[in-house]
Amino acid sequence: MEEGKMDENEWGYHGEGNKSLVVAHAQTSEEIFQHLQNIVDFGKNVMKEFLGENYVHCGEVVQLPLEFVKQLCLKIQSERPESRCDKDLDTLSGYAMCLPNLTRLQTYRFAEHRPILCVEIKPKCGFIPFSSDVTHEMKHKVCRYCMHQHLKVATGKWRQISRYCPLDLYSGNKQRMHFALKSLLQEAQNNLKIFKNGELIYGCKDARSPVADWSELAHHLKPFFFPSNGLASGPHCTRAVIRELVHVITRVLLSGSDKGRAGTLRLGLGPQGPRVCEASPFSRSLRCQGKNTPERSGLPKGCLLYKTLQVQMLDLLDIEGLYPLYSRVERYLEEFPEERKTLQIDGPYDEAFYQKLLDLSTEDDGTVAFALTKVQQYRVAMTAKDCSIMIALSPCLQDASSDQRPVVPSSRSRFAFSVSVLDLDLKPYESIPHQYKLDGKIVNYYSKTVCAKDNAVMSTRFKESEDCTLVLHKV
Ligand SMILES: O=P(O)(O)O[C@@H]1[C@@H](OP(=O)(O)O)[C@H](OP(=O)(O)O)[C@H](O)[C@H](OP(=O)(O)O)[C@H]1OP(=O)(O)O
Ligand SMILES: Nc1ncnc2c1ncn2[C@@H]1O[C@H](COP(=O)(O)OP(=O)(O)OP(=O)(O)O)[C@@H](O)[C@H]1O
Repeated sequence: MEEGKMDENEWGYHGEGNKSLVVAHAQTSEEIFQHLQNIVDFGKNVMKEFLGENYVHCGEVVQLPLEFVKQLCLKIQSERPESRCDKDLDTLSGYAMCLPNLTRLQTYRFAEHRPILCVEIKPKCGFIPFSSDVTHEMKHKVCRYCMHQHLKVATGKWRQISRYCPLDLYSGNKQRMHFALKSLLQEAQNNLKIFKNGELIYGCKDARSPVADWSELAHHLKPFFFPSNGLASGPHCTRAVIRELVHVITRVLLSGSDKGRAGTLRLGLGPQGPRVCEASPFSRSLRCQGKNTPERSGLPKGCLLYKTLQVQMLDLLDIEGLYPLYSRVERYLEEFPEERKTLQIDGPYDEAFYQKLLDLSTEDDGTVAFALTKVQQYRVAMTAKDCSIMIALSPCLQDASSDQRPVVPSSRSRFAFSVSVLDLDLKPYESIPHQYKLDGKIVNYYSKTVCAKDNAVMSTRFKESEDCTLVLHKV
């Protein structure tokens, strides 16, 4: 063990069993500062470049009085979800990240006094792997999110399978996007949250959370979408309000407000792989009706979804093709551990790091350099597959024409809006073996249970569901 770690003050009790007592080494304040600074640098030098200046808010590292941090942690402890409470908060280093409150409008420098609605979406991976290294045929047909749903329900993470499919949201096809957003509203899981004036009014903590209540949500949203009319409450009103919300969010997601060229996407990866996921209820329904699959993605190039998808596609080889390259880097590091720094595994995430990410070649020349580039691209892609989009909406007056801010209309009102990305810390190098194992688990579980069951049902009778329209012809 490194001598630098032999300071008892940096060690703490971790747990114990019958025979062993476990102590763990805590990170030093300096290491924590560096870790946080790396997150800021990654946002600035990589994600801003890929996604655009307007969408990315990197924040800054700040130092706080230890007593303040301690008291704050105590104060908020009871509000934390039970499933997260095993994670200790860092109350010792005094370092934290300071970010703007992204539930507020980001296009306005002054405090906003108007009511604000914010919809947070964690869209997850929007494409089906196109890599020839994929060995499981199922991965070419069904997207990872839809497959993973079944494992999540089986392990009790969530109560029921969501009808949301990321490929529908990323399709650029309005009908499919509406379906995806409605599905998210029906089964939010950790993919959708709604805030009103910064306070969470809709979302799901865990599998035990109460079932979503659309009429309560509509009650909150009605003043935003129908400000001056006395739309009666009831199911009709609920449907009208939800429809307005879904339409406005779709419009915002398709808008490309990032006009300033600072922060230009330099990837230009063309659409690859299947455009629909066979498990999506939307495409199943189309298939049942004998209709063709919808047109290929119509996402405008300036919009955040398009840019996010491009960054996700930096995962060119899929985890199956990437894992052997990771092992190559690992073997090299075992032999030359001091090289970890030169290879920039833990940063710095600077301009040089960014430039290397632009090499999209998949020709393996057997070098560590090639393997490293693919590993770093994979980490960036995984980050984009797990980030969230915050859409802030604030009603604005009909005649606010002098206002430079982007505005989205709904049937009975107009909103100033801003779009931001959240959770952009680079996924750790160490998570790659976990990703590899998890991938196998997800596909095997889906193939063995769901797919086998589906085939059995389909072979004995036509499967009829509410998504499926059977058109019977006269004979
Ligand atoms: O692997 P996934 O797709 O389940 O994603 C994890 C997320 O689960 P989800 O599928 O969104 O419910 C997971 O979300 P939750 O903590 O379950 O809400 C995390 O975002 C996790 O990231 P990290 O390991 O904390 O950096 C995510 O892990 P990464 O794979 O992105 O590292
Ligand atoms: N700057 C912000 N403004 C408003 N809300 C925020 C901000 N940062 C985080 N949040 C809220 O806190 C939640 C958790 O934040 P974040 O996703 O960054 O944490 P994480 O630990 O990285 O999560 P994950 O489990 O997805 O990896 C977000 O989903 C969002 O609702």
